[in-house]
Amino acid sequence: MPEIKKAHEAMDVMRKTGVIHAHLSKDGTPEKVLFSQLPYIEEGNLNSPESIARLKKFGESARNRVDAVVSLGIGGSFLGNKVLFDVQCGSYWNLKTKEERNGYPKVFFSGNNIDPRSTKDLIDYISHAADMAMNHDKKNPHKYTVMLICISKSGGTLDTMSNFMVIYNALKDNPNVEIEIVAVTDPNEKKPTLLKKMAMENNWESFAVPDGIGGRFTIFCEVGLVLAAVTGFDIEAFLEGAKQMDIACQNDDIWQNPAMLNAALKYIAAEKYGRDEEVMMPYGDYLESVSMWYIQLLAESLGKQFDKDDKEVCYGRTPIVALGTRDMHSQTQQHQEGKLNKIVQFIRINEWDNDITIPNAFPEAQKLSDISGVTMGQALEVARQSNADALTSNKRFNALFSMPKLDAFNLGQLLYMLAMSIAYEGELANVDAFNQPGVEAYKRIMGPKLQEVKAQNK
Ligand SMILES: O=P(O)(O)OC[C@H]1O[C@](O)(CO)[C@@H](O)[C@@H]1O
Repeated sequence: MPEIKKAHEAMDVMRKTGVIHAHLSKDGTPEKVLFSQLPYIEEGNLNSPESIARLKKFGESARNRVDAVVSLGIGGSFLGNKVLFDVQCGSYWNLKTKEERNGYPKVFFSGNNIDPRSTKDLIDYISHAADMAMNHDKKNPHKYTVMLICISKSGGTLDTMSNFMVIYNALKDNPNVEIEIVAVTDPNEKKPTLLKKMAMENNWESFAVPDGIGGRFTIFCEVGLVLAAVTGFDIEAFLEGAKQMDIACQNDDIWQNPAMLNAALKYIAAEKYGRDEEVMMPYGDYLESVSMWYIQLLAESLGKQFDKDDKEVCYGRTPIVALGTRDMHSQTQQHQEGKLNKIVQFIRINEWDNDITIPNAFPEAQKLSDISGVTMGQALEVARQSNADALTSNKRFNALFSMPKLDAFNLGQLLYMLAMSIAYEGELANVDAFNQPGVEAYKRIMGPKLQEVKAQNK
């Protein structure tokens, strides 16, 4: 297909020069697209040996010193970090002892909504933990050190900054709390973002969301890697996985290039078969956040009203989060028999660490006896395969991404492949996959509205 060849050439140009035809930044000026550089830890690159060494040092300095990290951000400044946290730490991290956490801090997320109840709950939790640390820890009474990692590329996003101010204000005069602030934002010091300016004025440690890296690609830069560092996640293995995938994606044979194949199939499914919804259904609890991360990647990249020639196309697919096996008992009915407009994608872990055999705990109960004697990983895969077979038998498009193991390397491979596939599809559909003009519409309404409410409050 000549279109695929052309898209592949465009990816080659992007890799070598950062240029994506017709891509403009928010202010209408040409802007480079540099995410494909991030997997390469090299001198002079966005991720360099020095920057990785600094991140590791930063992570080590938090270890056995910082009690809790609050990661504040939204969109690309949150979703990738949640993926890394889930894969590295799992659901029970904050319930573990410091020793079980290897000395790394507890981690909380905030700023991804403007919800007074959950923000207050977090403040109450930290205040209580600080009181316990100072007044009830007989062996080691200490101030509770809280690191607020404030992440915003633009440096002023309402959701992030409002929570930042509320939490900071609530904790700053607490005698039991020691606050440290880390800013992750556009590093330009000449035209600083609000957050960068505050970081410079207050001497806060800061990390970069570099130019040319859109929010939804920031998991591979310091946005994701700062959180990786404070949880002991293997940064190098993660980037190595992404790098190996990038190398595979340089192949011009579609059967050897996973991103090209994935993009071509999805483009055909959309254009020829009217598949305009995309279900991402990982099998495994700690991968649900991959599906949530993917929502932004797909929606902001391909959901475009106009193509690069200003023709109205209204392109894109609506992303849907699903989790196997949970949503087999809720969504699958719709996937199996509803509108013929979906692509269902599965993610499977081939080999689980510490897989558990389902025991024959009640031998007298025949039905339970029948499901015993296999591992949970095996049962999970039987469920997934059965779902896929049923969908296929009813002309329902479905695909499978297999991860050999749930680890940093394989996660890097998977996420990078999805990012690169989106870039390919942008070229196939002739839409700019690297802007998000549609999010400005509500922002233009929201700013003045907030000021109106403020005026009424006076
Ligand atoms: O990092 P920032 O600038 O706070 O933006 C957060 C998110 O908001 C968006 O700009 C959409 O409103 C996303 O593209 C971005 O990831």
